This record gives sequence, C-alpha cells and structure tokens, in this order.
Amino acid sequence: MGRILAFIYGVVSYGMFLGAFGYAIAFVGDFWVPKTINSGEPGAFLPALLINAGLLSLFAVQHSGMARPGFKKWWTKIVPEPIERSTYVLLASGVLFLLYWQWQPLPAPIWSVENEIGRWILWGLFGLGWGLVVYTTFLISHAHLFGLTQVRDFMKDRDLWEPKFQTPNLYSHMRHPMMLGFFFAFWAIPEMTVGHLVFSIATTGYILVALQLEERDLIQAFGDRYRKYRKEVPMFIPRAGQKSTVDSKEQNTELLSQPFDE
Ligand SMILES: C[S@@+](CC[C@H](N)C(=O)[O-])C[C@H]1O[C@@H](n2cnc3c(N)ncnc32)[C@H](O)[C@@H]1O
Repeated sequence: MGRILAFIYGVVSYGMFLGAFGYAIAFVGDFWVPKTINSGEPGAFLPALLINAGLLSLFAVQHSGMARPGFKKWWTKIVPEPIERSTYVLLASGVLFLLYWQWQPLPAPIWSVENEIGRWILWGLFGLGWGLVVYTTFLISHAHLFGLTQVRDFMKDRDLWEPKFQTPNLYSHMRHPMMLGFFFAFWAIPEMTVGHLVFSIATTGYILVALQLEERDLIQAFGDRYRKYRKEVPMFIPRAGQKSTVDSKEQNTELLSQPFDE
C-alpha cells in the first residue's frame, strides 16, 4: 500500500512540475496566463525589487540547497529515499507558483524591438531555448530528474537506479546545454522591462553559481572522468570539430555506490 501511495505521490509531484514549467513559459514570455512577469499594478520601486529578490532567493536556496549530497544525506533520514526527489520537485514547483503569484511588475521599458524580423528572431530563440530545456531533460534521464524512476522502482520493489555519468548528444559538445536553453528563454525577449531584466540577471547569476556546486558534486561522484570531460568540453559554447573523448559507458561504480559521501 505504502509503495502505491509513494508512486501516486511521485506522479502528483510530476504533474505539479508540468504545471509550473508550462506556466513559466507564459509567465516569462508575458502571454496567455493571468499573471505574467509584467502584468499587475506596479507599486513603489524599492519594495517591489526587494520582494522579487526575496522570491528569487527562496527559489535559489530551495533549488540548490536541497540538491546537495550533504543535505540529502540528512533529509533522507526524515523523508524516505524513494520519494526524496519527488518531494524536491513538489517543493520547487510550490516555490515557483509562489513566485508567479507574488512577483511584482516593474514595467518600465529597457528595450523594445520594433522590427518585425528582429521580433520573430527573438521569439524563435525564446522557443528554441524552452525546447532545448525540455529536450535535454530526456538526454540524461527525464524520469529520474523528476523523481518518477525512483517511485516506480520502489513500487516494483527494485533497487533504486542511480544515473551514471553520460555524455550523449549535445553533452559531448557542451557541459550544460539545459542551462544554455534557459539563457535563451530568459534573454531573447522583444520587450525587455526593468522587472524582466532583474529576473534575467538574477537567474543568470544564480545558474552560474549553481553550476559550480553541481560540478563539484559531479567531480565527487565521477572523479577523474568528469575532470577530463571538464577540460575537454566547454560549459556552453561548443568548439568547432571538438567533442568529449571520455567514455561514458565505462562506469565509475565504486564512487557511484556512495553518491552521498562528501
Ligand atoms: C537540471 S540537470 C542540468 C544538467 C546540466 N547542468 C545542463 O545544464 O545541461 C542537473 C542534474 O544533471 C546531472 N548531470 C549533469 N551533467 C551530467 C552528466 N554529464 N552525466 C550525468 N548526470 C549529469 C547532475 O548531477 C544533476 O543531477
């Protein structure tokens, strides 16, 4: 019974993520949904800025803090390991909904692209960015990233599957294609407002810091193979004719068996 409930919990958390992710596209793009990054009655500048900074900080602390091995080691004493990722996904989605709800608009324009072709190019890059984010989740493991593999394995009474070091497809040319997608999604905007600029600068800064933490954990888990990959493959901008020579099939099993050790 507990295993079925855990599975249902995982699926519900995943549904919340889908809602939060879909809403993010319209929120950032300023279309379709009732509350967007620029909609609502603007208030005083400083309080609005502080509220937005608080919302973004809450997201950053939850998102990066709860992803650290040290935190997981402690957290899984309270939350059972099979639903740890689903709980992370659920809380991240909840924080995102709070951000959409409480975000304060700062609608003063920074730039406005009037040229029709220029606008289409920017919207194209915006769409490409979100598409890249979705696509890359499937390259490593979509189901594991959002906790579905874990609850399925638990329901079927199997050992929990851990993702291995991988360099498939785009990952053999750049280390962080998903974050590159977010950069396009956050910056390729024909009508840039002060509020949107605050959002784009803060999220870009956050991603650059969060990636340092992620890579530290990847080195901890995969050792020299990740170090070599890091030397060969740039973070975002691929080098012509160059790709990773690290064999991601050859697994570093002794390190992977202790993913929570720091
Ligand atoms: C949200 S994904 C982002 C991946 C990457 N930073 C990107 O921008 O494409 C984060 C998860 O991917 C995992 N990850 C990142 N690169 C990986 C790789 N080459 N092989 C396996 N897992 C990886 C991290 O350990 C983390 O659990």
